[in-house]
Amino acid sequence: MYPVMLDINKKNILIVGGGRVATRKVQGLMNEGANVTVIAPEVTDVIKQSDVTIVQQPFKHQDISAFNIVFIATNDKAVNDAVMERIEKHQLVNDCTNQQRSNFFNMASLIYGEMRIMISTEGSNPIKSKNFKNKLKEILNKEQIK
Ligand SMILES: C[C@@]1(CC(=O)O)c2cc3[nH]c(cc4nc(cc5[nH]c(cc(n2)[C@H]1CCC(=O)O)[C@@](C)(CC(=O)O)[C@@H]5CCC(=O)O)C(CC(=O)O)=C4CCC(=O)O)c(CCC(=O)O)c3CC(=O)O
Ligand SMILES: NC(=O)C1=CN([C@@H]2O[C@H](COP(=O)(O)OP(=O)(O)OC[C@H]3O[C@@H](n4cnc5c(N)ncnc54)[C@H](O)[C@@H]3O)[C@@H](O)[C@H]2O)C=CC1
Repeated sequence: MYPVMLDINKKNILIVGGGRVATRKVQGLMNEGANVTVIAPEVTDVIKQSDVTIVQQPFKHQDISAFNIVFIATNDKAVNDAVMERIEKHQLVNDCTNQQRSNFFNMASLIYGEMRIMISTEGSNPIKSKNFKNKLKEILNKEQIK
């Protein structure tokens, strides 16, 4: 795994699924200038109120080649498989239900002054990343490292 920061301004991003995980992804993508599309028969209120294009229907083998980044986040394995089948080699894909077939992961991240600190377990233990981030926040707030 190769760590980078991505400029997603004007990038086309697809999220298939509209539940809890999709909501977290939408929240993480907001205010970065990306064109975000959500395809799902049901989406949460937070997604409805977000600046995203909602295609309120089940995923149906659409052409998704125009998307730079695809998040697969439904609770139906057959649907997740169908989306994965359509992924082309040049696309970045995160299957929230299957690390093995994701070619990138999100990281826990915190801003400290001019620094952004990113924490990853390379997909193996997201809860550990989140807890580590929260501990680090406490330490940094106490220590005031410049
Ligand atoms: C592989 C990865 C794929 C990916 O990139 O999505 C992934 C996978 C999984 N997450 C699971 C659970 C939860 N993840 C969170 C939250 C976050 N998860 C994130 C990243 C990643 N999660 C990637 C690897 C990161 C790494 O390498 O460390 C963060 C950092 C960033 C983000 O998601 O944007 C964000 C932290 C936000 C913060 O910093 O605060 C919460 C919510 C919470 O705790 O509040 C829950 C529990 C509640 C819930 O169910 O939602 C489970 C089920 C585990 C189980 O049931 O045991 C799996 C699947 C599995 O492990 O198999
Ligand atoms: N990567 C991560 O951070 C995590 C991943 N997961 C896994 O992610 C999956 C989704 O979890 P949640 O968001 O909590 O589920 P959820 O039940 O909140 O949402 C599922 C969403 O999938 C949509 N969906 C169902 N069929 C669809 C179709 N044919 N086309 C498009 N969308 C469809 C539903 O409308 C709903 O919006 C689960 O399999 C879960 O095990 C769970 C927790 C964390």
